[in-house]
Amino acid sequence: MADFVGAIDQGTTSTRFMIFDHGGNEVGRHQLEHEQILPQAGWVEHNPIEIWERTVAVARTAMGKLNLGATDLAALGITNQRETTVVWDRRTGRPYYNAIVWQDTRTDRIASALDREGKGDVIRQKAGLPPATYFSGGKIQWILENVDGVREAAERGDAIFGNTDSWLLWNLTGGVDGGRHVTDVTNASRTMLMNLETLQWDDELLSFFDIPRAMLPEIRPSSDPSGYGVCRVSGPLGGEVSITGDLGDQQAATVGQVCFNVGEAKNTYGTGNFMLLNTGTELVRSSNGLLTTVAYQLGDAAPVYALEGSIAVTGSAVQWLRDQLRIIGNAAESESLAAQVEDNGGVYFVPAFSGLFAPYWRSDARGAIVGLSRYNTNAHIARATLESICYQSRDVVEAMREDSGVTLDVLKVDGGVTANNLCMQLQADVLGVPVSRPVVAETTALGAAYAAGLAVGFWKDVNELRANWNESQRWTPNWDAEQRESGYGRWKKAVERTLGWVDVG
Ligand SMILES: Nc1ncnc2c1ncn2[C@@H]1O[C@H](COP(=O)(O)OP(=O)(O)O)[C@@H](O)[C@H]1O
Ligand SMILES: O=P(O)(O)OC[C@H](O)CO
Repeated sequence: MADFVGAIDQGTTSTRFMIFDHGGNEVGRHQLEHEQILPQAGWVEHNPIEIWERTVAVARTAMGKLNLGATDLAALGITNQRETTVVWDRRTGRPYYNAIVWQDTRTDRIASALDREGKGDVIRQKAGLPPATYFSGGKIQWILENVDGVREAAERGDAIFGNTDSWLLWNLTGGVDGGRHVTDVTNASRTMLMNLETLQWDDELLSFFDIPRAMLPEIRPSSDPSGYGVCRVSGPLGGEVSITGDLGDQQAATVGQVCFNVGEAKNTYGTGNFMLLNTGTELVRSSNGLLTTVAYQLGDAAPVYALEGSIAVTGSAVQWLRDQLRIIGNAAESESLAAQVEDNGGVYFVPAFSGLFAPYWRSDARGAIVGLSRYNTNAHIARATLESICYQSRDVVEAMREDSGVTLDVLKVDGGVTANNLCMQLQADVLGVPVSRPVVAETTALGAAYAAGLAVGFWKDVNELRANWNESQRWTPNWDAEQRESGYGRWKKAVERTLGWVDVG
């Protein structure tokens, strides 16, 4: 029996290939960034060919470093940035347009028209999502309407759609030479096109965006013994490996953090923040600005759902301090700069660069720094930036409590920002709940490996996975209730100042 499971993690800024052993320990990895293409304000694109080439390169390099071959891998899992939309020609393998990334806001008019035309509530009910630029449906519609020849090709079944999981799966399994056009339920649940109850594409939802059904991939469980196909001999692993796991990256992190019980939650701090709360096999619909999404589906078992709070800008606000304000030289310096002051000095920063996602869903919001006085310094701005990550997460936790009645006794965290001790301490202070980070911080890739390995019996069941989870660090709250609530009250006031700033028609 092979000793390892491989995982491709195709993220917003980079693509990784990671190799895990039976204990869930990382034994190898390689990672490459890809270009962020910003053609105009609010537009964010990636080159799908570059992503495919980097995927091949990271897999080959990671395997090569350990001198491993295809027979050393029991299975391959894939996880991906969600919603990001690729439309390509199945006859040539060429994309018709760059991938339109989840952060891209060019479809704001498409999204705002949905509510005006009375379609918004149908989408909320069937897909569990509020109409927003974030999801794939509007992005597909934009390509169909704006790129010459795509609509006709789509009607014929030649132009096909996928998130980056489908794009890579099609290429890995043969491309023009019989590549499989597939996705999983978690990715499909981010399109505004899948019915959460039937787990199938929904004709009424497709009609809202005028999307031909022939464009769409087959939807499969996240962990699938019959598989997504076989990574070809000529592919990046130099031999055949079954691909048996596929899930969106935040759902993968939920699996990697072993949140298998109802009421367990994780919060991932990367470019944005994504908190998912396992709500079990029953659909919980949000009245407080959260998304209802599929957390995972393991083989034939019933799907497990989650409530999700998606926050567009968290770690990327730290990048903004570095690249635009230039008050820090690297992300880690946000901690030392913020630690120069004892508190935020009255400053609150709402980084609504792409409007506000959960729980507000206001595309007319824009960023604001408020409460400034002459006393304030760069250090207060850095501290307010870290606090903004924590307060946005508190907004989501409050919404989750109201929707589900669940009060967290601990918050499991992961992602790049969790390297910032001060930020994690502030998170515990702002929430009044301990924050806990596991030893294996790469929970996204690990979750994809778990989904793939469960399907082939590399891991017996989820209990075996639970035993692999170990805490590396815990932060406990220091603020008293008065400090916590007065700070949160001012944050809410700051958020109000950002709303309605731009006209989105
Ligand atoms: N020490 C740190 N303090 C604050 N933010 C950090 C730190 N290290 C990394 N980051 C932020 O984390 C993000 C990268 O995290 P990662 O989990 O790799 O994100 P993604 O998967 O979204 O690309 C970046 O936005 C970066 O600014
Ligand atoms: O690639 P990440 O880690 O920034 O995650 C992006 C999310 O999947 C967007 O929904």
